[in-house]
Amino acid sequence: MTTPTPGSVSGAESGNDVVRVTGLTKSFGRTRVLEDLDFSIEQNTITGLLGRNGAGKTTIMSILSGQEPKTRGDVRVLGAEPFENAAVLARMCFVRESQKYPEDFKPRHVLKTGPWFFENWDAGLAEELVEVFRLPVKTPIKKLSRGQLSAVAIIVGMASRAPLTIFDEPYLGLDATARGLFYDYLLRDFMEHPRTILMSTHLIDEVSNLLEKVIVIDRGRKVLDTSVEDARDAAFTVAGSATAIDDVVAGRRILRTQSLGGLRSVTIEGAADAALRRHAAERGLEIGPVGLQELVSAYGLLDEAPRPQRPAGSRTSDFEEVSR
Ligand SMILES: Nc1ncnc2c1ncn2[C@@H]1O[C@H](COP(=O)(O)OP(=O)(O)OP(=O)(O)O)[C@@H](O)[C@H]1O
Repeated sequence: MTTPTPGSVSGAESGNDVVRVTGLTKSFGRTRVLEDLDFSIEQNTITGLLGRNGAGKTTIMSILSGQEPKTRGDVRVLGAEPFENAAVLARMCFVRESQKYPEDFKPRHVLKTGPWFFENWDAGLAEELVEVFRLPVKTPIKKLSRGQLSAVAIIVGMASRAPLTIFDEPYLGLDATARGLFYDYLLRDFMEHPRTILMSTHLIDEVSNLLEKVIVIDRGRKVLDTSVEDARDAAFTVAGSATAIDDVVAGRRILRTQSLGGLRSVTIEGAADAALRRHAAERGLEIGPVGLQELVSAYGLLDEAPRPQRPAGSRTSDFEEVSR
């Protein structure tokens, strides 16, 4: 997608970074959940924060939004340390479906209080989204369905027009139609009112057209940090006979191997250069691209605990994982 020219958002870090994190480490008691993370997020971009369950995404977002203190490292958000920093927090919006609201609050109360917290609040957009998501604004929040709670969070996140908006898996409980509407509205509104958006998601294929950059976390460590465009060159697949593959990809880092009978498909880190392509063609192998979802999944699977072994002599007719 095209990156809008930086415009209405002010106060970013020098060099156009709205978020800059260096050596971020976080422990809960004796458990280390983030390990020496470095990353930055450029102004007026949409970045995906990806990774498997428990990777550390929510923890990162909580630290960026000042809700959780870091253990070590340097965290700069909109130019300053976010923890207990009212000036920074006033310029960001962190939304998640599990947001707590006062007892007996209804969506209409949330919409009414929006402008108290967000100076760029757009009441017209909020009303439009209420219609789009068919949100019952007079029903107590504690009685809303999970999808309706997500809709409340999405409406707040979008109508806030905050210079930094963080969405933590904003779609939980939303049906496919509602998710599609969310992505469409987000993209349209972002093009009209550029701002910096960070979104964690497991539905990577669904949002890949929206994202410009992805940061992939695995067990608290950064495993990939790339523009979506460059991600196309981050890995490729080679498929064909197992012996030919072993020969052609020797010395390359294999992210993932799948086998079916004598056939094999491997995901290789890096780009397929001309020599490898030639060698693969000579050996009758097929080279293919790796989608973003597949790429993240390949990284997430590294060093995964071994799957249960099949009993000796059993058929291996399914497409199954083998060695890494
Ligand atoms: N308050 C806490 N006390 C102890 N451990 C915690 C706490 N909060 C998070 N953790 C642990 O930190 C790790 C990272 O959790 P986090 O919620 O950041 O992961 P996540 O990537 O957002 O996962 P998911 O995709 O499932 O939402 C997990 O192992 C989790 O159990």
